Amino acid sequence: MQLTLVQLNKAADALQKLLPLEYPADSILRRFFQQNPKLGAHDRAFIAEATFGILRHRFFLQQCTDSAAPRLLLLAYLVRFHNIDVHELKSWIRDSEMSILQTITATALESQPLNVQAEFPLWLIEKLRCFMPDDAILSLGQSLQKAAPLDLRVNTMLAKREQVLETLLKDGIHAEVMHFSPCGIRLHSKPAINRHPLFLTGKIEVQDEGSQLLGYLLAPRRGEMVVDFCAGAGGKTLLIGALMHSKGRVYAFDIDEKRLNNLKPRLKRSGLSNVHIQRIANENDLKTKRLSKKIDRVLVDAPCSGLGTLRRNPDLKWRQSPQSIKELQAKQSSILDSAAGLVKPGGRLVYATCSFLPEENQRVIDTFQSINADFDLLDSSELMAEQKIAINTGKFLQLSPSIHQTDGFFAAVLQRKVR
Ligand SMILES: C[S@@+](CC[C@H](N)C(=O)[O-])C[C@H]1O[C@@H](n2cnc3c(N)ncnc32)[C@H](O)[C@@H]1O
Repeated sequence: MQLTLVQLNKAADALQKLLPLEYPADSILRRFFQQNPKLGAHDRAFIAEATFGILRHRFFLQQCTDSAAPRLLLLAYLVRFHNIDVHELKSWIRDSEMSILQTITATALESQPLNVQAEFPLWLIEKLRCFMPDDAILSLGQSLQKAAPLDLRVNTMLAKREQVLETLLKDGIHAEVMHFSPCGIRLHSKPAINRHPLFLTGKIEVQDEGSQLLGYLLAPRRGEMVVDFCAGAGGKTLLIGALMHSKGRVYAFDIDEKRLNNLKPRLKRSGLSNVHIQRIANENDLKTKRLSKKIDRVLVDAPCSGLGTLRRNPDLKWRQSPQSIKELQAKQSSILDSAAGLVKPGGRLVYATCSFLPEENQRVIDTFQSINADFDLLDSSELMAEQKIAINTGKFLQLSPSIHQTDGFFAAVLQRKVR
């Protein structure tokens, strides 16, 4: 499709608003579209693709243009990553811009320093170098520069995966069953799936494959009492409820009313009747204490840096810092401690993040184990094998977009001892 001057100017405006990155990029973009209601679907798609593409390649673009100016970054992105011929832009750009753009296609990525090639800030490279060789950092960084695929979870309460796949294919939506998740389907394109009848009738939900696997690690059974301690908008709550065949009870806790409200319409569509939504003030809320040692399975999908989701949220690189990671770690430990108090003897506790940093993962588990002798660490790979999912990442589940083509989830499984 031919690029228009309106698209170019509007994308530069959007980028100007976005780049201070004081707020999440997707919410700034949503606001920009609300303020520019005359933009058509193609214009919006172009602006979203270009602005997120720039965030994915920002270090490289800044290095090559020696500039942080939104317009120049946009032009450089279009020429280098969007297959736009520099001559196509000729009548809209200045001579000085033209000469910069002419060099950009010739710049070899391999000649750049590691942080530019991997598209990671220096503080993150420093942290990763403590436990990863440079080639692994590079392949992780490069896998996170790609846009994530559109992953679906089939609501097995309402439909079978084969039927859903057949319907999608019949409707011309190219899709395949997932490699690991038994209820997952991966699409090869990004149709407006939230308008599809399968979505509107609750038969499918959008959910990354890695996120789906956490439900299988928790492995809740029919009739059990389960707590999803940080339920948010309920991506995992709904899977948990379906795995329990809507029998027993799932408590969906969160401190964020808005997120829990977003769970409500999804819950309605899902056909589940075993989910109980409860806003809590904080992890020590007395409402949680009445469930002390009564719960069979507890999931802590902890608030985290989200660095494992950079494919979807590339802005997080600039919205996180060594200081925020430190603060998150303290919060994660505190939530895990409180959530553990709900687990009954023999019960299971799954701690998860979508981060690949040991500070948010193994360190939190080490601290927990050093003060909770009452829990054993189970082997995630064995538990996955019990679910007939062949994924072996050792004791901890550690998913990586470069290896598993999922978001970068981490999970540890603990079990309270039976005395
Ligand atoms: C990673 S998100 C959860 C995503 C959700 N489980 C899903 O699958 O869609 C982390 C959640 O933790 C919540 N949270 C933050 N602090 C909390 C606390 N002290 N107790 C419970 N939830 C908390 C946040 O509001 C956020 O919704």
